[in-house]
Order: sequence, then C-alpha cells, then structure tokens
Amino acid sequence: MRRSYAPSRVSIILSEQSPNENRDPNTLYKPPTSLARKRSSDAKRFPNKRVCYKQLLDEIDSDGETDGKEKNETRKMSYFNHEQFILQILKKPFKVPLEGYAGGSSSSKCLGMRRTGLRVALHDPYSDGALVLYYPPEQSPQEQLSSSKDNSKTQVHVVVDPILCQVLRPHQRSGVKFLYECVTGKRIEGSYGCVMADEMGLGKTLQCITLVWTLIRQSPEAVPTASKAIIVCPSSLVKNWAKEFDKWLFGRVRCLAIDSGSKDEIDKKLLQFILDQRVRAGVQVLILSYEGFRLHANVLHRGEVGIVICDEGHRLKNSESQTYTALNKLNAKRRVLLSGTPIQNDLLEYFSLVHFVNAGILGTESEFHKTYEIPIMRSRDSDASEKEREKGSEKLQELIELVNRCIIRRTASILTKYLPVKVEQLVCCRLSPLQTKLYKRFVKSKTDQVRYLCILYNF
Ligand SMILES: Nc1ncnc2c1ncn2[C@@H]1O[C@H](COP(=O)(O)OP(=O)(O)OP(=O)(O)O)[C@@H](O)[C@H]1O
Repeated sequence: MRRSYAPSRVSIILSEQSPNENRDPNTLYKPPTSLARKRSSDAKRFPNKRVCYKQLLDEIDSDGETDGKEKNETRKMSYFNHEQFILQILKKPFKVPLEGYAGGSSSSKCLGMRRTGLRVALHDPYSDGALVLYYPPEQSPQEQLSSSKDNSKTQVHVVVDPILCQVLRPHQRSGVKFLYECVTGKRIEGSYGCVMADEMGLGKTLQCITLVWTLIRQSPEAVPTASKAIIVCPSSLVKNWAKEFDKWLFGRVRCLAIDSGSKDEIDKKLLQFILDQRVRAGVQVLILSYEGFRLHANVLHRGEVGIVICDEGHRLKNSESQTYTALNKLNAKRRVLLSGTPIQNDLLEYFSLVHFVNAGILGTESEFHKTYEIPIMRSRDSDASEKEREKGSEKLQELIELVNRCIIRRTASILTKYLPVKVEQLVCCRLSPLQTKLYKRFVKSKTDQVRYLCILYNF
C-alpha cells in the first residue's frame, strides 16, 4: 500500500536520512505503533518545527547542487507523481452514498436538502394520557396534498409536555385547558385574560407553570406563543415560585427570581430581560414581588412580555392603587390573575380584577356601576320592591354569565380523593383534681352571670 505523508512529515523523514541515502519518502511505510513512537520522539527532537511546502521543494533544489542532479530529479518526480495521483482522486465526480437516490424533491430520500417550514407538534397528541390544548382543523384530501408540498401554513396540535401531563390531577388538566383557551382568545374574542379563583391548595401554581411552559414552547404555528412571562406575587412567595418551576420542570425553564439587590443592579437585570426580543429569550420567566414591580415599573414598561400572572391577585382590587396602575400599564397581551378569594367586600373590587385581565368586557367603571352594581345592590335591600328584586336577579344572572367565561373556581372538596381516609377515635378520660376545680369554678361563674342577666332583664 502506498502511503502519502504531509509535507511537514516528508521534511522530517528527509532530514533523518543520511545524505547518501536515496529513498523515496512515500515508500517509507512504518507500522502505526512504531510510527507513533517515532512521532513522539520526533516531537521531542524537533519541537514546533513547521515546514512550508514551497520551502521544501527549494531545499530539494538546493540539495541537488551538492548531492547530484540525478538523485534529486528522482525525488522530485516521485513527489509530483504522488501529487498527480491525489489530484486524480479529487477530480472524480461526487457520488451520492444513498442507494437508489434519484435526486430532486420527488424522492423520499433527500440528501443535502433541508425541508423548510416543516411543522410538527412538539409532543405526540395520540400518546396515552396526552393533554391536547389545541386541535388543528381537519384537512380535506386536497388540502393535505397541498400542505405536503408547502407545510408552512399547516397548523399542529398543542400538547402539554408529558413530564407535566403525568403529574396533573383531573381538575388541574381541565384548569390548564381553561387557562389556555382564555389566554389564546378562544373564550372571549379579543380578550386574552382570566381569573383562576380555585380554593387554596388546589395547585394553581402547577397549572400556571404548565400554561407558561406550553406558551413558551408551542403554538398551532409550531413557534412559541410567548417568549417571556412575568410572575408577580407577594415577596414571601418569590423563591417558592422559582422552586416550583424547578420542581416540576427540572430546570428546563430559565427563571430569574428577584427578591433582593440594589436598585441599579435590579434595573440592569430587568432592562436586559425586557429588551430581549429573541424568540428564545435568555430569561424566559421573571418572578418578582408587587413592590418590586412598582419600584421598577418604568423599566418594565419599556418592553413587552407574552404573559403576566399575578398571584394573590386580590391585591389588585383597587384600580386606583399605584400597583394596579403600574401593572395595568405593562405591555402584556395575556393576563392571568390567581386568587383564592376574589370577592372580598363589594362588586367594584370584582370589577377591578376582571377589568385588569379583560379590559372592556364589563364596560367602564361607571358603566359597570350603573348597569350592574346599583340594580344588584338595590335588590338586596330589605325595602326593595318586587320589580327591583327581579331586575337585580336578572342583572346578577347576566353578570355571572359574562364573567363565568373568564373565571374558574373549584373548591377544596375535590381534593378529598387525594387525601388519606379520615379516622376518628373517641377516648374518654377523667379530669385531674386541678382540672375539676377549674371546671367547677368556670361553671359556677357562668351560672352566676346567667342568674344576674335574668334578674337584669326580668326573665
Ligand atoms: N398534581 C400534583 N401532584 C403533587 N403535588 C401537587 C400537585 N399539584 C399541586 N401539588 C402540591 O400541592 C401544594 C399546593 O399547591 P399550590 O401551592 O400550587 O396550591 P395553590 O392553589 O396555589 O394554593 P395557594 O392558594 O395557597 O397559592 C404544593 O406543594 C404543590 O407542589
């Protein structure tokens, strides 16, 4: 077998030969092991020796003057023959290494051709337990044919990541579906918000994490629906949210939880986050407190985010508060508000929450006051007429129908099946002497009080 050497190698071999030796460098084959040994000893003897090809030929030329012309001519010839041999190989046309390759787009086997715009769902919608949030419209055979040629307009399934699917409880699955439909405008045209008012402990956090992760990764168009999300929560929960993201997604999502730091430092981080326009943003989820948001609102108003989630959202019940105003100014199309207790005092607070997520569906504040609040409150008065009562319940029904499209509330009773069976044990025991004494004194004092009250009120 003929073995070719790199020019640098050839120079080393040539320099090792005695001047009288007339050997062709390309015939100097050595078994690989001894060659490797030789290489390491060469490296020691000729540290960092670099030889240029041109210089090598010149050396051969100049050698010729001392060693004799004939010898050098032979060396040069064998060198150029070898070059010719390599050139011949390189001149051969490229042959596709795929059997039966016919070329062109008609072949199923495509070499070196990237199929542009190929859209596929990120997760298998037909797998066991898959939670599909969006089904693409059925296609006619003609449409299927044209979309197989041009896939760029085809829609795909939006499927919840299986790592989340496997942990979601049934009520959480329906909750995620509800959230997704709301924030993608499927429930109320032109409105992209909702209130999740599940009772405490039903896993609102996990449902929101599932929503955010799905929006960050998927859409019917096979691109992210949103590249960035902001979670606003009480300062005591900032770390908890970050932990929950990690717990359920195993570090797949890039979170930035801000709960301390100097103003300049935080401003810098927030600016970087908010101005990041990439589809796959460096920080995908920003978690910060209501106070933090208010303090740095001027920075956060300089950009856009795909979705904002407000935990313990009843903090936004006053539409005139600074926090409400700051959050409302945020450029976020999709808004989710989480609260275990959405109605606390009056209907106007309820209006503020709904208005924050879906501005306009209840009209302006004064319109809401006139249309719903007055008739409903009037009908509750003890001296309300029959007509007022009727109008009140009619308006209440109308309001419930309207808000039910963007509010979901489940009670903790659905959790009972996940809790261990309650066991009650009744144990009877005697009072200790001290307990008996205290008990008798208490009973006597109460009896005295009752006797006194009876005398006072003439019972
Ligand atoms: N599907 C689930 N499997 C296992 N643990 C879960 C699941 N869903 C929620 N949890 C756990 O239950 C606990 C309560 O959930 P979470 O805090 O999200 O409830 P919540 O509705 O947000 O309550 P709160 O109103 O207090 O914020 C958390 O520790 C959470 O990790």
